[in-house]
Amino acid sequence: MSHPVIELEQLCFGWKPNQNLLHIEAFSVAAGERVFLRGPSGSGKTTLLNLITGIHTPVSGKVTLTGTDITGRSGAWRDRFRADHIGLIFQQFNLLPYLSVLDNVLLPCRFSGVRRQKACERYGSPEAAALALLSELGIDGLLQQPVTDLSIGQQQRVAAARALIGSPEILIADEPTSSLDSDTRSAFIELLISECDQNNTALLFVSHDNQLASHFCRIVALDEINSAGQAVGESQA
Ligand SMILES: Nc1ncnc2c1ncn2[C@@H]1O[C@H](COP(=O)(O)OP(=O)(O)OP(=O)(O)O)[C@@H](O)[C@H]1O
Repeated sequence: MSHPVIELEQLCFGWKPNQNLLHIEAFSVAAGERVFLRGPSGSGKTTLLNLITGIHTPVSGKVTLTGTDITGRSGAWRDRFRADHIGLIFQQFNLLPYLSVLDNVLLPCRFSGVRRQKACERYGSPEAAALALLSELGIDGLLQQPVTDLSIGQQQRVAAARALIGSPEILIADEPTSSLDSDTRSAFIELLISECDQNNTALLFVSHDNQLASHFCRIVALDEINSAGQAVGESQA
């Protein structure tokens, strides 16, 4: 079994005092593993991803990424760590509209020396890495286009290239296929998985769409690992 790149221990989080939304005793994702995380709307999937990436801090418990405990570190430290080790793809892609396709993809290499170095080691330069990724994703003809001129499917592939550049150990995708039709959706997931396999990147993928689950090594229902909801239910019963 590969070493874990995401480890949660006794993780508790709530938006209000004494009301836990999440209580996860233990959860881990191994290097290169592909995990599909599902759960009903409002169950806490995005909140959990934000705890894993250090955007939120837990009330208690521990988050360890690539062997480093990120709990208790400053916001600036967590921002730096995230930029170095995690690729993120959001539901709305979060591309910068005033930048070209190429400049959007290069952003992680501007923020992270680690990502820039890895891109250089593998491809010679960040620009060559961006070009190679965009070519594999089938959109290398659009390099200088403003992202606002792209279709939804093209924007999503730009977001994927941006998340993958500089080979982060962890890729987190939050409902990245919700604006796509079913053919484009499957093609996109296959591309994403192929890119992750080449780099041994762990993929934690959140979706409502159970049809996508067959692409993944492991399917996790949030309710199975989260005991906070059960505790609330028991106390209310
Ligand atoms: N910033 C916030 N302040 C207070 N409550 C919040 C905040 N963000 C989310 N919540 C609440 O936390 C709960 C979980 O929200 P979250 O977005 O994590 O769920 P989700 O499973 O990702 O939902 P969806 O599948 O609809 O995206 C919801 O009840 C939501 O209203």
